[in-house]
Amino acid sequence: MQRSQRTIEDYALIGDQQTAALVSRTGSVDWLCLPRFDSAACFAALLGSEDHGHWHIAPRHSGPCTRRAYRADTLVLDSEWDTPDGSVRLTDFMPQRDHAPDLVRIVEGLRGKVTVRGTLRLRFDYGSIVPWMRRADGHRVAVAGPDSVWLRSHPPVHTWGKDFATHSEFTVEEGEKVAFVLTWHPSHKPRPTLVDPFEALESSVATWRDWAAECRYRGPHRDAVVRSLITLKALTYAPTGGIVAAPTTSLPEVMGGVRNWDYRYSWLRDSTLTLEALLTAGYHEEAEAWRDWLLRAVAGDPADLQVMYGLSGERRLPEYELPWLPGFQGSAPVRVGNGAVRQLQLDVYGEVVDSLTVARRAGLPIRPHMWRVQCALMEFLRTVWREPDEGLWEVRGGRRHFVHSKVMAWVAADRAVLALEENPELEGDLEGWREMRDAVHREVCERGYDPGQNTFTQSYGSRALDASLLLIPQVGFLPPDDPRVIGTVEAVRARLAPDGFMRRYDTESNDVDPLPGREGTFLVCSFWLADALRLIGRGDEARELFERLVGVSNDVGLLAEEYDPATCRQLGNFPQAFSHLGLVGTALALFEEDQAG
Ligand SMILES: OC[C@H]1O[C@H](O[C@H]2O[C@H](CO)[C@@H](O)[C@H](O)[C@H]2O)[C@H](O)[C@@H](O)[C@@H]1O
Repeated sequence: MQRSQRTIEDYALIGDQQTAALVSRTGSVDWLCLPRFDSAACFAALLGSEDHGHWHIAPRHSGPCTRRAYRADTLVLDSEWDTPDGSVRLTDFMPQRDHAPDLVRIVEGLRGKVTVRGTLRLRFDYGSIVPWMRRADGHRVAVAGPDSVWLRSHPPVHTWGKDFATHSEFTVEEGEKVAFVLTWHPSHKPRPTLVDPFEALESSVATWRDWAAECRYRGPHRDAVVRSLITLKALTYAPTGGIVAAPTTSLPEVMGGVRNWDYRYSWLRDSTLTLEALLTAGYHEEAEAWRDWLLRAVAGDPADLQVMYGLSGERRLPEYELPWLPGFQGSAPVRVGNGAVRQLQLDVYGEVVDSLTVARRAGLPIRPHMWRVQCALMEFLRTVWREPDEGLWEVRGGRRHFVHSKVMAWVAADRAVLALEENPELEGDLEGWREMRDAVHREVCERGYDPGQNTFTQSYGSRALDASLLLIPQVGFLPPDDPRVIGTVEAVRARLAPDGFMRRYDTESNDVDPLPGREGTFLVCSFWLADALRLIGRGDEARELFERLVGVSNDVGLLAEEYDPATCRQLGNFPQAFSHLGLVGTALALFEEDQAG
């Protein structure tokens, strides 16, 4: 397949909950950051060419695989090729990490005798550094600065170096297996401990299946729900509980455009919503780990609360460009870091206080300082909620009074009041928070609602609309049968989802977003539309939309951030937690309600 013809949905995800790789339909690992999600990539062909690093294994002269699938309820990927000489399977996975990250690729003959080729082109630091390769202890070792990567095979396969790449060619007959293991290691340390690839496969399959079996959802589309949950789990950085918004940077929101951002960080917004999705599906351990991550990350002066952090709670995520990478389908610039880290986004306070409330109600163990953190956040929010902010879409066109931000400030006050009412042992400024809650509500209804259009608006005084307004009934700001809610759902749907898929806002006639080019439809917003339709009593339409959205997933059930209905292509970072948590939340709300009668 020509690189220029690649699509985002050509990729499948594998990972070890500390980092992740993207494997193409042609058998090429085109993205891998080592040792963490947010480390520099040693395979960056995703955002450039093979010269930026990749690892290809496939039958000689073959193109895309004939079929591929995850082994049921796992993150182990099987790609199979039928060739004139026979059939072969390639199994890709990253074992649960012990000491060092491993990427395992097992080639298995299924029928006939097939010649398979491998090309390993390591390029450290996002495709810019060609390592030195040498042989040691029967393995190939690549070293450049702090990084070293070891390649070995079982049984040993002859490899040779050419054009700054390591090549191999071998045949497999029915029942024969050849395993390759790539292990990253700090270059100053002695040789890493080596895993047995076949044992690692068995244990990875068993571990994922045990985990998936804990999902309490048994309704329709269970496979899609479980795939989404596995994806959310794979995006969780196990050592700290931090959750990345996506494992990639700079997959474009518009093909060939500049809307390319780095998502390998933990957003409070995306993560709190992930926590709620995991809790709803019965996963308390992950939710607890993230809640504890949150309490560590936000420790300190609430005025310094950030909208996103590094995986261990790091605060500095400076944004810069990688000019040597041409970008996916020429979508430049490629960015690392994220400038939105310095923005004021008021919604985050509501999401955090709400998620702590949900966690408490779900029975997660209470931490002694949890309530103190909430009180501090509330005191700070009381001083800033009247300020304009950048909003949940992190717009770069200046601050305004976004209605969604104010609604979420109301959520923070509402949940804080509820906590005091429900838990007499807690201490807080009940009257003050009640006053704030009522003041925000009054102001939003006066300044954020346009009676002429019978809809809430994107920001105070604007006529523009925004998909985030669909959350108004979901968070309880107004009841679903309020005529203003019904008017808003209808107006937002008519204006921003003419083809059924939701845009976040109008990128063309709206100066809120100064970036050039339109973007695709935003998948989590389309799930919000389904939720809103369900809430206002249009369950059939909600179910129909849900089915369409599930149909947008690629062949292995993965969703990017956005979708272009005109070209039927996924867009943006991939796979994205936001989209998958939307799928889980909507499925559970839609179908569990059905089952309950
Ligand atoms: O559209 C401009 C902004 O796009 C990104 O933000 C989006 O992704 C975040 C992570 O999933 C999500 O929390 C946010 O709501 C989305 O708008 C990007 O990270 C920003 O830097 C950029 O300004």
